[in-house]
Amino acid sequence: MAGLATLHVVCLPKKTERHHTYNLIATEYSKAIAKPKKTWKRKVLCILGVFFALAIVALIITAVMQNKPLPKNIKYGIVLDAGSSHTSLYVYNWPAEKENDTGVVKQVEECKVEGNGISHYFQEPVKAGLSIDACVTRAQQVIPANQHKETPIYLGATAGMRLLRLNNHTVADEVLSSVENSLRSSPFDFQGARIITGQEEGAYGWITINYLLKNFVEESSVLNLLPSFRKTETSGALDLGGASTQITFVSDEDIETQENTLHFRLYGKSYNVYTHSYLCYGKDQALRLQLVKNIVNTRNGTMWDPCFNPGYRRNTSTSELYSSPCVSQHTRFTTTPVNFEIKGTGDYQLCKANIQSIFNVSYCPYSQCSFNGIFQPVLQGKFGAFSAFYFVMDFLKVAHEKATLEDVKERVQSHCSRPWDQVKADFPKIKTKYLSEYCFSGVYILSLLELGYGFNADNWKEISFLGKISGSDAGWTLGYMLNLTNMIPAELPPSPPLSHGVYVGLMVFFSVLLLFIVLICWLGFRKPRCLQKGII
Ligand SMILES: Nc1nc2c(ncn2[C@@H]2O[C@H](COP(=O)(O)OP(=O)(O)OP(=O)(O)O)[C@@H](O)[C@H]2O)c(=O)[nH]1
Ligand SMILES: [Ca+2]
Repeated sequence: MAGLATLHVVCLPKKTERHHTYNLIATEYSKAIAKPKKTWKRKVLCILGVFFALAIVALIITAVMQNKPLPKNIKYGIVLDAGSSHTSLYVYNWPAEKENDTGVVKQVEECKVEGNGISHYFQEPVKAGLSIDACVTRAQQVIPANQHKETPIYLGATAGMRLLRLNNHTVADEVLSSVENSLRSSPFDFQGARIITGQEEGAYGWITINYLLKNFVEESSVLNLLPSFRKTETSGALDLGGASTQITFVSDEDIETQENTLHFRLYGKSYNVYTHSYLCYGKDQALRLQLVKNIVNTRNGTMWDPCFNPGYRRNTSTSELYSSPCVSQHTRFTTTPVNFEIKGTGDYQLCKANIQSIFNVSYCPYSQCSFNGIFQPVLQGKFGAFSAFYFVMDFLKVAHEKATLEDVKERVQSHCSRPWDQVKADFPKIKTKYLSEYCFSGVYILSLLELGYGFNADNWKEISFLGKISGSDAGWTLGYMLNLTNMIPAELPPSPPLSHGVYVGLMVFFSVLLLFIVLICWLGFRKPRCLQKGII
């Protein structure tokens, strides 16, 4: 509007026009007589212009308002990860209308259950159920009360319960019943409490990270409409738990073993995935295996262990070490319980030698193996390493992309050699269990990745150590829920060709362009008349 007013002033004002008309010849005089009619026309034109501009502004506002996403109808889901070392409850939410899109489900809460994992309650199974109650109550506070009834709640138990089931099937069932009773008495929609297989654990971890990294569906771009341009690189998943570890990745090679093969069809694309879960190769069970190997270094009630910082000491016993089915009968040195004290020496090379002795790489019944006679195709693509892989690398400050394999080795070695008192003084807030095990864990992770899986200095850079991805923890739980709620479609759901943002952007752009053209035309129409009057 300001522009239009200025335009009117630049052209000759009415009074000046009239003053000039007295000096005109007859024909000019007759033109001057007709002037009021033309002024009226200009006014009409002006008003029409204003209306046109207003109409375009209204069009833009309507486009923005009409296509604004509808108010979100939020849905919730709960998964309890009953791991060997501890249980965590995760609350997820997502907008109902976007259920089948990728990357829309987010973690909104993690509640860590106090104490140990549920398998530790083998002597008092009832307490397993009680242990999770506080976190279930927490979930009730996070999720609006009117949605409790329709919110599914799942519990998946992993390697700790697999080991307990191996030791005593009945007791494992009792522990599961106990947590089931607890979940059934919650206001949520109980959907099951079960021990998931190692294969599922690997598969759901792989789904979780690729879903969160949005690797299943490409961001829409013109090129992606052409099938040959749709690049769908997924990331392999490396999960290091307390009692088992999983490796899962897409392989173009022939997977020689049925039990390691997964076929997925997700968002219109097929995936041939290799997975293996190594029971007893989680970091707590691997430490136990290392300690058993090291029993030969026990003298006068003291076991000198190279995988703990110098000056570290803790009491344990053979009965404690042998209590796991991971320690096979023939590796037990004594049947009579013996108490002894572990004393750290912090010797990286000796620790590495001890740890490497728990990987059998001399036997392989297939074309190629990782260790312990397990088939593994050649490593392929990028990898996301989470759980203890992340906790340990993050503590050692080598979780970032620039750290090379050599850097990591140096860092682990230097950490192992540090006196325990210094380590404790530097990190007074870290739990003693975690802090005391970083030396062992660092050496174990290097051995597992290098000697076990076959990573080397070249492909080390393909590994990213992941804690959270876009606010959600990397782990198997999200993939488990997505699968059980059918939130990952086999085929790509139909979607509008333009996103809301692009649509609004185009509307605004073309409306402004139209407004601009109208203005130019109007100016063009006015200009000669103004110039003509200026000459007179
Ligand atoms: N440093 C550190 N270690 C942790 C932390 N949380 C768990 N751990 C340890 O890391 C290892 C793996 O932990 P999780 O991934 O929770 O293992 P889990 O799920 O209980 O075990 P699985 O049943 O084998 O999967 C265990 O030895 C834990 O004691 C943490 O916040 N910091
Ligand atoms: Ca786990």
